[in-house]
Amino acid sequence: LLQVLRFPVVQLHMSRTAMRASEKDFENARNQLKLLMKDPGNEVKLKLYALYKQATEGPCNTPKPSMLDFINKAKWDAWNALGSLPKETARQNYVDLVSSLSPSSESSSQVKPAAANEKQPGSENIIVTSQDGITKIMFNRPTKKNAITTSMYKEIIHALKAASTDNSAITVFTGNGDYYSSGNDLTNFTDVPPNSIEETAKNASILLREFVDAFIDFPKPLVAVINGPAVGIVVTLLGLFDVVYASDKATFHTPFSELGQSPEGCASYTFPKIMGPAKAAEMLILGKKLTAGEACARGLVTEVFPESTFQKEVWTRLKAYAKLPTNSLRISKELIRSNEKEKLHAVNAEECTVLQGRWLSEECMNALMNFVSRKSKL
Ligand SMILES: CCCC/C=C/CC(=O)SCCNC(=O)CCNC(=O)[C@H](O)C(C)(C)COP(=O)(O)OP(=O)(O)OC[C@H]1O[C@@H](n2cnc3c(N)ncnc32)[C@H](O)[C@@H]1OP(=O)(O)O
Repeated sequence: LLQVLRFPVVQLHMSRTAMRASEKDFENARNQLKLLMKDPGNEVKLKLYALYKQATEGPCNTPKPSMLDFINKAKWDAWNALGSLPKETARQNYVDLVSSLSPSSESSSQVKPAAANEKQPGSENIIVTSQDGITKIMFNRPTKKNAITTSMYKEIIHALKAASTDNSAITVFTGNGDYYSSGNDLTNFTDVPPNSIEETAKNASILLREFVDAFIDFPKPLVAVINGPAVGIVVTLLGLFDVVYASDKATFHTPFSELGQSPEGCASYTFPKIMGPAKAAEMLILGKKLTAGEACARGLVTEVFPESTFQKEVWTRLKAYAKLPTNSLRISKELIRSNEKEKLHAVNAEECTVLQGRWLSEECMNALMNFVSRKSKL
């Protein structure tokens, strides 16, 4: 979607035979568009696309793309919405729309270059280090707010398996940059070929189940150092952590309904236990975003620290805790958690099955499409 909606609309090839009286205006409008400095937003870009198609080809005449073909579906919807609008009217509307976007002060300016690709070649999205008795697993994709890709889920499963038998006493999750993590990378589901949708949902469900199982079964104290906002799965998983330290700039958000999805990470079971059903429903059903203080008051967070001293205080403490006898730490955790394990695995399996269905739903597909088109840039 980002590429197709990229601006200026050089991809919109014009059928010259379709132009008549206002050919010059139409041509000028196209050129004017290329000189715009400001992104008019996706809504306008789709309108321009639709008017262009209508003006040059007439009413929408192509088959409706599949729900998961986000780019073409958005474009088709926009064009189809113009119904039987005459070509001349569409051409005039196109010219008017471009003119409304182009204050004269902008017309001679340079075209703004497209945003640079921020992906750093060879960079690691999960960084695992082991020092002072602590294995640290850090989300390291700060330009994407540490959103978790399919390969990151696999890397984390692998890192947890390795940490469960290494020499460290405790294992800590944290994020690099301003976010702890924005949760599942929503583009994991957006470039799926239409004939692989069901298989992709099934594979994602299997991966999610294995991922959450790795947390349920993790034998050592698991600590979250929440350096900033946390969204989605990284929040639900906190019910499986033993200790959660948060900066006072952290927030906790599970916008599942907004996304047409449902809770995972065993939160449908752990959250009502931790904070009571009414407070859990407010987060998991209604998507209320909590401050660190609120999350602490609800028992999801162990302690909140001022941002200015957060890293220093937390790591000093953790280094001291990591010197405690490792077997004792492990056995105490086992005592606290073992009675729940079977139940947690069952809850995980059920949540993954339900989510697999949600990912195939129109509500979810529309939400993903909205996210991708909202984030589209010139
Ligand atoms: C297979 C297992 C599946 C398990 C399922 C889990 C469910 C969940 O985790 S649900 C939660 C999903 N996450 C979200 O809904 C968050 C979506 N992101 C946002 O709402 C916003 O990006 C933000 C509030 C986190 C940050 O907003 P802000 O305005 O400060 O920054 P942006 O310009 O939006 O973001 C910078 C950059 O990062 C990209 N990005 C951020 N979050 C995600 C994400 N979750 N997935 C993919 N990409 C994300 C964003 O698109 C920007 O990229 P560009 O600079 O290239 O536009």
